[in-house]
Amino acid sequence: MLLIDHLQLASHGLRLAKPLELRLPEGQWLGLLGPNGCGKTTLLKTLAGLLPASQGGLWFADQSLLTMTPRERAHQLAIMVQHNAPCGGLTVEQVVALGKAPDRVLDRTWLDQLLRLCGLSELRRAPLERLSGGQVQRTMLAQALFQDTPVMLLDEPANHLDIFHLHHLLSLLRQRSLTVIASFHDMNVAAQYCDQLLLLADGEQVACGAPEQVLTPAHLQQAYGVDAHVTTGIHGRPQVTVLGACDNRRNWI
Ligand SMILES: Nc1ncnc2c1ncn2[C@@H]1O[C@H](COP(=O)(O)OP(=O)(O)OP(=O)(O)O)[C@@H](O)[C@H]1O
Repeated sequence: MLLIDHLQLASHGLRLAKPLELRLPEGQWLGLLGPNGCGKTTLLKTLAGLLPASQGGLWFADQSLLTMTPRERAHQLAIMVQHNAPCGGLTVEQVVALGKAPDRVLDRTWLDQLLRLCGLSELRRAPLERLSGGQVQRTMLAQALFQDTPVMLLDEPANHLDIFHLHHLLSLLRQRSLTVIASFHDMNVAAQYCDQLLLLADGEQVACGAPEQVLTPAHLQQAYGVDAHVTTGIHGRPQVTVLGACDNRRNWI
């Protein structure tokens, strides 16, 4: 069980109206949804211990992740953040290998396997600076997977990916029985892959629970200021069609 225990954000002036409390059974996925700037990345970085929390904790299999040393935490939890830093000429395989915890031996077989699974074998000696957005995204995902942890935090894993790589990589992650918290902008992708969704807006939890409980027209209007039609897709998950942006529904319009 992964337990987010009365967690309150402390960075970037963000504060949740109510501290976050949530239980995610091992192997399940939680999708974070919400408009730009609502705090999805800040929450993920807080859960990863990269930003401070003002209160609360994160527990996995009865261990407190936020109070363990960074080295201990690196065995339990990996985070993939949006990549925007130059890599000083490092190649794809060197960047992926950086995911190895410092006290573990480099596993070349696992590295080769991951490069193949992420469609990066032919690019392994290419400098990261020469890759497309989607190729960089696959490299960063492979780096997080290389850490080989039971918990993964993914900031917009779907970014830049074409539909083949998107579904191939998300299915690959699902097959590995990982416990995942990931942010998404595409609600339909989130609904397809996640067991639970948390919808944030204006410092509030608009809704949290199973995708069909969260993705309702009323919640989407409140959070995003859009008119939406929700049906059940062929996979049995909610399917959202956004009809358009509403007037006057958000305070910045
Ligand atoms: N390094 C930073 N310094 C100061 N403020 C920041 C920083 N990073 C983010 N913020 C602010 O914190 C708020 C939440 O940002 P965050 O990146 O967590 O949102 P998000 O939900 O991930 O947004 P998006 O959907 O656009 O990626 C925003 O108002 C943003 O301006």
